[in-house]
Amino acid sequence: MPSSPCAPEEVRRVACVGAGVIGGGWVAHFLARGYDVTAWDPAPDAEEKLRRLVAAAWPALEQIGLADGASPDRLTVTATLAEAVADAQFVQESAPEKLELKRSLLAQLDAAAPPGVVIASSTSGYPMTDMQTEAADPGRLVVGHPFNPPYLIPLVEVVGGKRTDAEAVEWASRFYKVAGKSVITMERELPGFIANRLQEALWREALHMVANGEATVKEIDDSITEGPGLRWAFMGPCLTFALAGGDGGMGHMLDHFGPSLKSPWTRLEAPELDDTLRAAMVDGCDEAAGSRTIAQLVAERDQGVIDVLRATGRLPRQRTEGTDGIAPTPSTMGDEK
Ligand SMILES: NC(=O)C1=CN([C@@H]2O[C@H](COP(=O)(O)OP(=O)(O)OC[C@H]3O[C@@H](n4cnc5c(N)ncnc54)[C@H](O)[C@@H]3O)[C@@H](O)[C@H]2O)C=CC1
Ligand SMILES: C[N+](C)(C)CC(=O)CC(=O)[O-]
Repeated sequence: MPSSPCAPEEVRRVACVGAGVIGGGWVAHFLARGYDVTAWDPAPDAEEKLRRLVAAAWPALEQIGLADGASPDRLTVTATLAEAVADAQFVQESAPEKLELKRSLLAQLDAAAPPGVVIASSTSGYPMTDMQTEAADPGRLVVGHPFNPPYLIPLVEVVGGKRTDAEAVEWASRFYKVAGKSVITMERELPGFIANRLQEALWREALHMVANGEATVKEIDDSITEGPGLRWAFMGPCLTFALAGGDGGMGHMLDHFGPSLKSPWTRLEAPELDDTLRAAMVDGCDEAAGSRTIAQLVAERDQGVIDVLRATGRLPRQRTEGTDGIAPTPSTMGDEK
């Protein structure tokens, strides 16, 4: 891969190819962060739908704060794929999740985009190794997996394939951070990446329960929104469970509840909870907690739950002094541009 024509901080023009739910969400995100955006999608009504999506997203984006000069007017919808990427400094592909389509589209994008420009796929789970097979320069192809909607959910999972250059992965990770995203850069490919692998486990169980008449869709949704979902918005499943061990943290939690992993709660196979896994979990939680004590984490979790309850309208919202407006939600998104 020739080196990228510009540094991540210098990018001004982004191309989004495929402009449905996710491509359109990316367009809204990049526009709100002050980029010029070109978009291409083969559907005959794509432009109208895309502009509608951006208009619908804009009030939320105004609420969380627009970059200087950000405007929906900086979107150009092109008639061809080649025009969309001709002057792009970064390309985000968000076409349907079909392996053959991704392979051929990524090869077309590689042929049309300026040399060295990094091209990212929004794929929900295909390893880049399987998608980069037809491209002349596979070194610049990375996965940049977003979450719906990409203009509000900060996370992007970045990972290369076997033939991706490490420099492209690094460049993309830096670019997404500059563009206001929260990035996990994975060192190795994993089907479903990290978050979808976790979501899939939950999803599979939900489907098992519905299929067997064991729980309704509402019960499943309520079980998350009224339960663990409130904690997960600000504290991940590992640290949350460390608190289930009281002062003993993750170590006690595993000793106490570890055996129930073997009981038939799930249809998935449980991992062998050996000493190595135990130590990795305890160490990982200690590292995530940093200098915070269990008591401090408990206080942080509780405050977080209250804030989420406020944010989701289940508690009255706080009013800012001197206005009758709602206090703006602080953005978790980076501000490095
Ligand atoms: N929907 C979701 O929640 C998420 C989806 N993704 C990924 O994003 C990608 C897009 O998914 P969605 O936006 O949900 O699908 P979608 O069906 O909403 O949009 C796909 C768009 O691609 C267009 N398209 C069809 N053929 C094309 C081609 N050859 N070249 C370019 N565009 C083409 C379609 O006209 C459509 O507008 C997939 O890879 C999916 O796995 C990633 C994260 C979340
Ligand atoms: C449903 N999905 C697998 C396409 C979801 C994702 O990939 C990420 C998300 O938005 O949760």
